[in-house]
Amino acid sequence: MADLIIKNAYILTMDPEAGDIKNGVVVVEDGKIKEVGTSTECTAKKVIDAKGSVLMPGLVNTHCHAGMTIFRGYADDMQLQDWLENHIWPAEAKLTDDDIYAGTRLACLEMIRSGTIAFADMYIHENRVAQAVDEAGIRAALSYGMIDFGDKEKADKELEVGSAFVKEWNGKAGGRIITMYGPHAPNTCSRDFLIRVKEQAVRDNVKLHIHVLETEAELNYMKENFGMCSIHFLKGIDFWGTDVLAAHCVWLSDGDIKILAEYGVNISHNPNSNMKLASGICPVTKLIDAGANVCLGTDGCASNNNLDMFEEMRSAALLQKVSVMDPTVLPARKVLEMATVNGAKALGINSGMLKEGYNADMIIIDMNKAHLAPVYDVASHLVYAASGKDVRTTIVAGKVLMDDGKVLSMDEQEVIDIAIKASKDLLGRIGN
Ligand SMILES: C[C@H]1O[C@@H](n2cnc3c(O)ncnc32)[C@H](O)[C@@H]1O
Ligand SMILES: [Zn+2]
Repeated sequence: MADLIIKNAYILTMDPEAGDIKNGVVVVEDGKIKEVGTSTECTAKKVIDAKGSVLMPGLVNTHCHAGMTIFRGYADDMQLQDWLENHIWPAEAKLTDDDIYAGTRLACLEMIRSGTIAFADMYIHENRVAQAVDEAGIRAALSYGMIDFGDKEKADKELEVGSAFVKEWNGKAGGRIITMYGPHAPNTCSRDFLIRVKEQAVRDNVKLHIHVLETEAELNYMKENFGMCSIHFLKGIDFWGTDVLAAHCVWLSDGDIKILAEYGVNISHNPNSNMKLASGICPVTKLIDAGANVCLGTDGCASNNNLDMFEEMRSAALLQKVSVMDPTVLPARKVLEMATVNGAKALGINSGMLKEGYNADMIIIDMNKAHLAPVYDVASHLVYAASGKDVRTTIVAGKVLMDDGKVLSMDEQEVIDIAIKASKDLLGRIGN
């Protein structure tokens, strides 16, 4: 007997060979997709009737600082440098590991509710992030965010913590947790340190997650200090490869785009964070045309201020169209690909498509809503009209984490209450 059958769904498989399937069936066994089609001989322990709904691969958030959910609305409407150096970093210095656990649980809850099945994270006290992910049932690629600011002693310590985290958590939670190395950015990490981190990542056979050219200030800093931009600088130290997830990549020249595509770098586009912090616009269309793997992320909750990947899809499409003044660029299907197939590829997980043998990581979207009627094109509605609030069911590794609007893997009210209490205590410690 199978574990789960979902029937009568409009299935957006994201598998180019299968396409969309009307009145489809998906069969799940041992956390994997066993069958995708229009009928099945199987019986299952649980059957979900998805009539009037869309079944699709869950969304992959490729750049997040989940613990920062505790800072939602804490410091808005500021320049990035001022926001980070004068508000966020001083507040982070007062965070306890319990705060980060509370913030990450809240993030997991929000992501499960809004249809995200996996996220890439870079933050501090990452062992508590891992604990929260393990308990919530979501999937994640976690990294300890490392900064050395050119201090050799700090570099040694940071690498030790990052490395211990990789050793402790890689492949844990039944394989739902994978780890990465997370050097913060080329303008906060020294050249020497970046070389050491890359070498360690290669030795440990894990990927790297880094902020790159988010701001013009970083571009200017790199030019002044190294006579070149971050893309050429990282090329010069053999950093680039298919094992790198580079967040933002806003300030790119045409030559930079060629390098990123040539090395198979995964680029996490974060449109809402980039708009809120007025960082600029990532040249997504040019990157895709050059053959780069571009995926989507929310960034942390202090610069977004939510983790809804549906909003990210809509913003990505709209921002690109207006930036190149061409409404034909980044059509809905392409954006869905970025949020599913491309995101899964960036994290190296076997998700992002509904196909036999893939992880049973999927979501059901209720289409019986005023703002989703009538339906001419399902993909259009998912990108331009839907939001995370329309997700009714979220399944990760075959386990139903949210069933018809009810979150099963966590006590929702408790998670919210504890996060609110942690934020109040934190404010007391910060002295605001
Ligand atoms: C891991 C560290 O990264 C910090 N951070 C969060 N958001 C951003 C951003 O948009 N750019 C650069 N750094 C960011 C976070 O506060 C942690 O200190
Ligand atoms: Zn970030």
